[in-house]
Amino acid sequence: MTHPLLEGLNPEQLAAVTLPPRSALILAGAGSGKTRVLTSRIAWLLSTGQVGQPGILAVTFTNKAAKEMLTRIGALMPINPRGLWVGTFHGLCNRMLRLHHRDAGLPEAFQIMDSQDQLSAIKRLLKSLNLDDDKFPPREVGHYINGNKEEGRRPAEVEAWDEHSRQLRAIYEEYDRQCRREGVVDFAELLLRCYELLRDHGPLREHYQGRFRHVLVDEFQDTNRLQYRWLKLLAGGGAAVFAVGDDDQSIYAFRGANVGNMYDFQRDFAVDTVIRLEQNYRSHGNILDAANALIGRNRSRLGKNLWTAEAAGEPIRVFDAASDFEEAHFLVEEVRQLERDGLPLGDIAVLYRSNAQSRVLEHALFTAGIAYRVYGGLRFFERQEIKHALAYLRLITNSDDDNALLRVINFPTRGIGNRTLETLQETARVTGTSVWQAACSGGAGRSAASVARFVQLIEAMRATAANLSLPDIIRLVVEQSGLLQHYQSEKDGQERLDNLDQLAIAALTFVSENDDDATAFLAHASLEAGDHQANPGQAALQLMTVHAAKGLEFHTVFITGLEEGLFPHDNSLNDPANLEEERRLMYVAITRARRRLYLSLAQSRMLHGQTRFSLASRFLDELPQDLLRWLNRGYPAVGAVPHSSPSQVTPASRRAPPAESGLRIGQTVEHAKFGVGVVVDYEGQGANPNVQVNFGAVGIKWLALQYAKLKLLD
Ligand SMILES: Nc1ncnc2c1ncn2[C@@H]1O[C@H](COP(=O)(O)OP(=O)(O)OP(=O)(O)O)[C@@H](O)[C@H]1O
Ligand SMILES: [Mg+2]
Repeated sequence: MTHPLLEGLNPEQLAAVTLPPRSALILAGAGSGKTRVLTSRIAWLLSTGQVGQPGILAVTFTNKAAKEMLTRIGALMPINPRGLWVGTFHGLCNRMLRLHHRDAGLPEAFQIMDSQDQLSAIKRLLKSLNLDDDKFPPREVGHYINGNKEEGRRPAEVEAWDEHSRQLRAIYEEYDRQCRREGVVDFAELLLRCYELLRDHGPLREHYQGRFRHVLVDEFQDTNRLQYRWLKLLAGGGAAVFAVGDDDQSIYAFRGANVGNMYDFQRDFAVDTVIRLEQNYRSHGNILDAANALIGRNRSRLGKNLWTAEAAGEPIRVFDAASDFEEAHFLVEEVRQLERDGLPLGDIAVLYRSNAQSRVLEHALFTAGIAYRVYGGLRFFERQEIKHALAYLRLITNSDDDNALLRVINFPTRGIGNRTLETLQETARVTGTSVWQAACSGGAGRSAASVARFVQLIEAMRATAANLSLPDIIRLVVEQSGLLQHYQSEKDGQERLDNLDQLAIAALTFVSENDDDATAFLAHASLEAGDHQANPGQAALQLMTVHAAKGLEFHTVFITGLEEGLFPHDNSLNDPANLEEERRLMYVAITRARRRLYLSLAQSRMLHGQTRFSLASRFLDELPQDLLRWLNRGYPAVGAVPHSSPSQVTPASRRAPPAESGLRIGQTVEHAKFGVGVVVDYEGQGANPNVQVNFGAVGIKWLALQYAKLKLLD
């Protein structure tokens, strides 16, 4: 009898899940069940007693994926979610560094800087070094620092060959010093520090090597050099590494991810088992055919086949809009229609290549009253009011955090001017202390009294906070810092106050699931991928970049902005390697869809303050044209009064409706809500056919025949 955990797996999946404990690579295309196999393997290893919960370490791509994995394992067997090491590289490194902060040379309450914090820390540093922003653009300095860290290089190991690169190296060195002084780490540092911790502390390394017998890694194609070296150290005691990945979905080369790790892995871990999964369980045939045809144009591939037992399904719908506003309008109309057809909003995703595209879409959705949630955009914890409140919380836990101090020392305004702040920073620099310590030692010129009051305020909050639970500390901070009063008096402050309430609720949830510990909560806030965006449980349309959609799946997917220069991105147009990465990105986007896929483009678009006019993306040409249905090429825009007769609107490729429905193209019908219209197209077979009806001024709609209850009028 098969074990219930193994039911429904195909033979290759089964082989992968039940492999003997040695390292293996599962190399397979999108939707072939890699993540499912990885999750099942954990459950299998645990339930057959091959390893206990402490012996497992699993790396996922996002916090959301980690949570889902724990839920899925939890559904299969009782687990202690805190006992299992399942998380992102950053999350796991954070966990290890908290446990061994002393060995890692970090203060107990070390704080994590997100990319915004890092950028302001760099700006501050450049200013204190009197360096010109033009010569050293802060963003580029950030890339330089992160790039080096991701290659495992400390300043001393960085090569410099001319004046400029020597200066950059010096900035990196100074930046490191500043971070150490303030007790903060950036994202790249989390990894590098954890790697060094294991590398330099033999007994600790041996402890973890002995403990983690099974290391499982999802989305292995996107690990960077340093992550790979970290894995190698951790698994160095003979752990079985189970890596699953898809070279066709490698989309982080620009951040140092390295498909070469797949080859190195096979060599370094003497991998003799490579399992390929070829059946796709996610998408209907047309979607998969489109994805396969597209990725087939890339040259550098390991190569694999993907097939599905599912039906061909619907054609891929393409909408060619005159402007980004029309594109957004189209989106709103379609989403409303899908909702009316009974599709939950949460099962629809809207994808875009770059974050800047979301503004127009969000505006249209907001105006239309459609609930939506943005992943990976401005995340909840990155909003101004939230960052302010957290900065106070940071100061209470670690007053040497200069970023936090400078953010709120004069917010709400306390009459502490720039001149004073500069003096304080200068004192701190000269004496090698934090700005907080400079502030405590007084002597800050004209605003000395205000600075002293600020110091007292923080001290007083710290004293009170010592006896409070985390959610209460947050309420205390919001009230006593003056943020509450400030936003109450601000015209548009209500939304910010609501968000601050949400912060207390987020803290409450955090405490119930984890520890009542401010430092842990702050780390969570820095690493969190914005799960608090909309009210949990509330159904919402999912908006995200294609990068953020990796590993996810939705019934319906809209890929927007299919224009040359946007997707594929400008900076890939003259570089074949980058163009291949863009194509992989498009492959990822297409393969998120289970049943229905929309592609849209806008001939003109406002981006970064400029109107740009673009040609259709080459990716549209690269898809098999017989799989596409152009919804409006040469036809009136959605919502406009149709000038054309139904036969003109009907694409040549239509099929005839089944006779039993009594419908035919050109048939006049009546719908309870939309009124009278003419059937212009038809698609789908079996139980759920759809008809397209032109309702004149109301627009052209696709309706599920089953639900539409159309009355035949002629
Ligand atoms: N043997 C199976 N029978 C039925 N459904 C399956 C089977 N294997 C996987 N699935 C389903 O197929 C879908 C895709 O699986 P999964 O997300 O694990 O694929 P993946 O290879 O990780 O995809 P991606 O490359 O996008 O990360 C999921 O809904 C999963 O539940
Ligand atoms: Mg997956």
